[in-house]
Amino acid sequence: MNASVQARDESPPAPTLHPSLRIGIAGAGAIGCTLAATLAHAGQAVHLLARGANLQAIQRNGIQLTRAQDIIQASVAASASAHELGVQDVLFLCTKAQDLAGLLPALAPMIGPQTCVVPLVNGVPWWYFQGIPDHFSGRAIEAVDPGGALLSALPSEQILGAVVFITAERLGPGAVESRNPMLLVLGELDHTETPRLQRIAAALTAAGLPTRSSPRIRDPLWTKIIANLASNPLSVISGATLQALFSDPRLLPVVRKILVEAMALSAAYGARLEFDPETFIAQAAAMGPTRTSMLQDSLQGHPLELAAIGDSLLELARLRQIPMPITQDIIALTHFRDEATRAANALNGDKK
Ligand SMILES: NC(=O)C1=CN([C@@H]2O[C@H](COP(=O)(O)OP(=O)(O)OC[C@H]3O[C@@H](n4cnc5c(N)ncnc54)[C@H](OP(=O)(O)O)[C@@H]3O)[C@@H](O)[C@H]2O)C=CC1
Ligand SMILES: CC(C)(CO)C(=O)C(=O)O
Repeated sequence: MNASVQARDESPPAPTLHPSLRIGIAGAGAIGCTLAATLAHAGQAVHLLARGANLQAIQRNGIQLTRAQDIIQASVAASASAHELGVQDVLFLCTKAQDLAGLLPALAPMIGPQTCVVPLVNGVPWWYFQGIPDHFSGRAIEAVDPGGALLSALPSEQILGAVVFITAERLGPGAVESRNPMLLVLGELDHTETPRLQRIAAALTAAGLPTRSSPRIRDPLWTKIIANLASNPLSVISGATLQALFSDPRLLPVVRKILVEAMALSAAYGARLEFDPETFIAQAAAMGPTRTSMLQDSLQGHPLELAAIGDSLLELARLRQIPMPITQDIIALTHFRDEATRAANALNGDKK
């Protein structure tokens, strides 16, 4: 379906991309809707798996995406039925990490033998030890994939690694906001350059979603993991925005200590980081009063991605015997804060 554009959208439509590429998106939250609206606005057919009131709003009015420069309204084919949406060439997984195990089996009708599955999910991915020679090759990461259920659900050759440099927030059913510049980095799990990688990166870039291919996807992945680890859990404990986390004299020293520990961990896993902590801190502070996705979840009483952006890193640290004392304390405090928030919410719910 084509995108319709509201009066406030003054940007020229992006060039139409590979019309033959069937793109599916599973999960119609902040990232899923931002992606769907951006691609649909460029004329790309998008097949979106959504549910509940959100699905009804999207079917009725499409998706409203507020960007820095304009607001676009895009129609997309949306359904709660993976059968109805059918087999896709590329399927983006856009849920929280802890929802993947519940979601993946239900997506079987959208995944054929040639479908390329691209998880747009923060944290240590369940596929981390697949595709490369490593002491821990083939191993499941218990924190994000208990019992290796995700590893068994999908051949790792069908997965394309991804790192999401996008900020997005849900405004309501069918409405999202994404004001910062977007970047997606994609890469094969075995670090090879493949035609499918080039084709998908080119297609997304043509649709106004700048996408790079990486010959070593774990390098940008570590950059993002370090950014998340330094900001997300502490944002929940403190309630701070990115600007405050990376500039307030009471928070920034803690952030710096987490950065040092996380960089040591990434080095133990052979990451070649293009990561200068001071530049990173300045850039993060410049992102302004943006709430991390984990703080958004906490404020809304939703489960936190602490397994993917906390426990999994402590698991990797244990495997290579890397000490992370400050990180361990911050993760423990965040778990405590999360449990306390949930208990208070439950009590308030009971009182109403
Ligand atoms: N938001 C951001 O700024 C950024 C987010 N990320 C990462 O991207 C990933 C997605 O985050 P985000 O978009 O913010 O998350 P959201 O919570 O906004 O969206 C997740 C969506 O998945 C849906 N969902 C979950 N399980 C199912 C299911 N079984 N069937 C159908 N739909 C399902 C949810 O539905 P429902 O609404 O009904 O619960 C929700 O719409 C996360 O890993 C996050 O950390 C990365 C960079 C930035
Ligand atoms: C914006 C950023 C980088 C903060 O860590 C993020 O990925 C998130 O909010 O989850």
